[in-house]
Amino acid sequence: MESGRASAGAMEAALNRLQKLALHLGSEAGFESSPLSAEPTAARLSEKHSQLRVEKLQAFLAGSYKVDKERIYAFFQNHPELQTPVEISKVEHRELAYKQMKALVQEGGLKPLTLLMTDPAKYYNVFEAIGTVDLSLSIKMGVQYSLWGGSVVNLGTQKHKDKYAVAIETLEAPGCFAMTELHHGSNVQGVQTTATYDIARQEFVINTPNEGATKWWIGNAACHGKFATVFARLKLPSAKSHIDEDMGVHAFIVPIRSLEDHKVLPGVEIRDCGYKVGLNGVDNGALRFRNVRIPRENLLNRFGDVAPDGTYSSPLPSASKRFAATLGELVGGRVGLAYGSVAVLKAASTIAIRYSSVRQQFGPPGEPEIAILDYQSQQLKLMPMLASSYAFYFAADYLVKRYAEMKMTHDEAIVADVHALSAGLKAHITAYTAKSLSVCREACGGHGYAAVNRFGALRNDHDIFLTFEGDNTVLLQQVAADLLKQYKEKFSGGALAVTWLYLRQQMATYTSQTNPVATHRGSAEHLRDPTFQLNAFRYRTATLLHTAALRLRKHSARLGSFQAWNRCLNHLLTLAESHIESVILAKFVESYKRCQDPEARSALKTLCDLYALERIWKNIGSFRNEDYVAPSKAKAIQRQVELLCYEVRGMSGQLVDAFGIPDSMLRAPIGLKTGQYAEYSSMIGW
Ligand SMILES: Cc1cc2nc3c(=O)[nH]c(=O)nc-3n(C[C@H](O)[C@H](O)[C@H](O)COP(=O)(O)OP(=O)(O)OC[C@H]3O[C@@H](n4cnc5c(N)ncnc54)[C@H](O)[C@@H]3O)c2cc1C
Repeated sequence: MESGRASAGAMEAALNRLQKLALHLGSEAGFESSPLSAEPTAARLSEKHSQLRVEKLQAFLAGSYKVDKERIYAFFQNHPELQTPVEISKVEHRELAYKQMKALVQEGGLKPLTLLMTDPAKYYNVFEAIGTVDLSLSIKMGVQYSLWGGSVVNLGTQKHKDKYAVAIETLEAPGCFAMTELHHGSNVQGVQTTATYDIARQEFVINTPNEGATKWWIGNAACHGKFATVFARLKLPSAKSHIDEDMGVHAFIVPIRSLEDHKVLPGVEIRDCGYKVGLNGVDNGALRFRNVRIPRENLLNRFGDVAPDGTYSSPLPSASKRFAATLGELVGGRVGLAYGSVAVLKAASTIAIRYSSVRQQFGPPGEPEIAILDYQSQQLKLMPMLASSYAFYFAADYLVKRYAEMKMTHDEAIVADVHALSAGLKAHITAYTAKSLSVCREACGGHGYAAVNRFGALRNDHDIFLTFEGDNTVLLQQVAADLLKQYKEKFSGGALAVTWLYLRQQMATYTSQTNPVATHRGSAEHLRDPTFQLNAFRYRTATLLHTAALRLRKHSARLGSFQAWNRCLNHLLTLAESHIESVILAKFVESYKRCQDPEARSALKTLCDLYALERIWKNIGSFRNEDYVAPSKAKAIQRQVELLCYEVRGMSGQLVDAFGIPDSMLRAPIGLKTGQYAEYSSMIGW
């Protein structure tokens, strides 16, 4: 009894405190009672963005690359024979992709390799436009220019540029990037192909020592490639032993087909990797080498060289540093995939949103049917996706600019930043886009399933973005490892990479952030304040980082570092995602603040609020577990997400128009600006 009375008293006191807190919060937000009672009316919301002008927003998004993209669109509009049809065989698709690439370069005057070397931001924008034509085309071109071309210019030295750059640009020298093997994909250091130096003839001898060392999935290999950058273990004769010394993985230029008659060269065997789930315009092949001799000059020798007498030299002190530098130079492909994935997301959300605002099903009794986009469920599927498209676009744009800066300066801190940022953004964006493609298909009902409406092809073609240029799960671990390294080494006052700076401040204050007033505040003003949003994202990351470090230390003592890492893997992946979301939000906030046009800025701010609050809502469990958000605040966040979806729905037409994808490129009849049903019917001959 006694204890019952005591707990009743405690309950009453707690209720009193809560009442006081509610009054405080209400008056702070200017409300009489609950924060939710200030719900804006439908009329107020639709009025709010009525002045939004598509061209202003589009100009802000496209920046200085609008003209470059429009040139690509115009080229394909003028060449309808080069558009990829809906139904096409593997053989025809491969030939068409090659023809499209040749036409762009030889007729359209595009110079992708020059752009990659001199103006990477423009290169990625041009490739975004090319991806809207056909993802097979952009990947085929990515293999030729980012991978084959990029490996030659970034891992080679001037003599390689002089010899190959022009031929790569003009497609006289189509080539491959042969890193992956049958037995080794993510673990590049495990590749088995060998390049043994023969001092007498000053040549490297390339061999596939076993079946598992077969180069696999190599783009451009099955049909069109004449050269390959082959990643192989460099073997040098040893003075001390009769066994060659293994100097680790290096890159070599290996001719695979004759320049004259395109026949496969002696010692090289090529097979077709066959029909794939998507991207069938790209000719992926498998390669084996039997005593293929190449001149000493064919070693791409920027980070390690072999003198005629077999002496090894390198500007870098260790094999691990050389390996890191080599892979570091290859991040360009990853940057391109992050950027290209945003483009796919923009196209898919454009189709789904346009169709959803035209499609009508059901309505109030006796009244006209309503657009499916007016259903709250449809808004909750598509509006956060639209907000994410914008969020990712600004983050990927930042990444591209950082990458360009890295290429200009070769600054070590920027190199490290771009490496982790590209890994994180590539993994996060491609995973989100892959899921969204299925959501879009479903949101468009049965008509979303018609191949002509493109979700199927986009989904199949994009799916592998999760795996190539680094498997997403592996990449996120690199982000987590980098965060932990910075946590360990530099929190005591050393310099942090600029993208990481927020963490030091957050780590210092994160334990003091759960004060009872802040955790209960639920007014729209507070929830839509970027300071609250950024603090919440960063608090989560800082907490995850701190606890990951503690757990790793605890488990390492008993299990060793490899097993301890595995024990904490899920935690580490969540940490990496959380950090990347913090970076994305910060870039979104910076971007809308930069926008000069007031209506466009206000629309972007609304999208950013939706992006932030929806992500907090999706992770509400972790905020509740830490008592960062009280139950009443969690409810207010959920309600705010619904309201923001409603608000964004009102301007969603303008928001997708601002992506500036012409109907002739989007092609899906249900995603056209006007006349969707008529165009759709005409596709089946009516
Ligand atoms: C269409 C296509 C085109 C390609 N083009 C090229 C090309 O032109 N040149 C080229 O060299 N390669 C190319 N690749 C190969 C591609 O880069 C590899 O597929 C990729 O690196 C992943 O390697 P993997 O397939 O061996 O997967 P694996 O490394 O075997 O991964 C399989 C699974 O294991 C998991 N896993 C692996 N390691 C870990 C770990 N440490 N922790 C947790 N989970 C882990 C992964 O998350 C994944 O789910 C291409 C592949 C495809 C399908």
